[in-house]
Amino acid sequence: MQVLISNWSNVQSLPERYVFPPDRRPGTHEIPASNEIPIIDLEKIDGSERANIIRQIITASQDFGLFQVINHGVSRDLTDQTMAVFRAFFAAPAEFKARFYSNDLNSSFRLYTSTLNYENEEVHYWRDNLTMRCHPIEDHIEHWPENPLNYRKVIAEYSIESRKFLLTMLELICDGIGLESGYFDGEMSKNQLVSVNHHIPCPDPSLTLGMPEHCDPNLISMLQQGDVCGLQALKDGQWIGVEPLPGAFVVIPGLQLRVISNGKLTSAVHRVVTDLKRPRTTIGTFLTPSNDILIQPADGLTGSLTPVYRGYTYKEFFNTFTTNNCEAELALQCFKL
Ligand SMILES: O=C(O)CCC(=O)C(=O)O
Ligand SMILES: [Fe+2]
Repeated sequence: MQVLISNWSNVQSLPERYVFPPDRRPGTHEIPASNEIPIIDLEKIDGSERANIIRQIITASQDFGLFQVINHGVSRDLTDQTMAVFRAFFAAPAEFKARFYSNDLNSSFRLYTSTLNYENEEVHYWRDNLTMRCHPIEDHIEHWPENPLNYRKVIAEYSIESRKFLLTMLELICDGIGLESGYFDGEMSKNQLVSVNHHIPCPDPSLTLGMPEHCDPNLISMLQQGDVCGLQALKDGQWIGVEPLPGAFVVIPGLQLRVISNGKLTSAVHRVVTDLKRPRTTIGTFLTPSNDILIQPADGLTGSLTPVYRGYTYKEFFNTFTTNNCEAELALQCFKL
């Protein structure tokens, strides 16, 4: 269990196994948080601004493949409580956390460090992660921790509210790309994961990463960033910092949205850098299709021409994605027509 970085204290220098080769290091060049990333305000979504807001979401999904959302309807009280529960979990004694250590992709609750390939990887990422399945809640909740004492109650509520939020985003996207209402309901968005990253302060952020450069393979992701910078998105070949806006959610259309929209929407390449002084905890929520449903460019897309991807099951996509080292472009290439 000493492998979990959340069990370490007073780390004075970066252990060798976390030092990336020079060409993969983030380096010392400072990347400030940028105000270029679109911010979508949902306050007036049920009124006359709806069409305008949908347009902004589609433009942001085309140009950046990542945006922030404010006035999203999930209460600040709930997002704060959720963050407090996860921080308390990572601060818990090593013996308590040891019960949850697992790298089984199918488990309802698993805690691990770096990646699921920790034993074989050459360099480790500076992060611990807990991933929990949360839909439907009754299938999973008994595998969640009972400590902190309010864990199950708070996280169940957060799972429900974050799912509602993501389904609303999907419905707005659906409308914006010309699909019939409900296209993303049911099997398309059946599975839900909450994935929490925790990074302790890092003695040398220039040499290591909290998460590799990647695209999210799922349908859609949201992220509650907390208040410490670290998330960076690649735009026109440059990394830009995603500012931690108090109370906002970062939304990232996943690779499945790229395929279903026939390439109209994009999914940002992003990575996580570490912080010298402050611990960072972030809460991701992902919706993914069920394993056997057919994913393909949708009929009826606005302005769409010939499909550029063939149909596949999500299971097939996910296998291809992992065998291609989680490299989005390589995986997508296998499905190009
Ligand atoms: O922790 C973050 O800021 C980003 C997390 C992320 O990209 C992911 O979990 O896929
Ligand atoms: Fe991600």
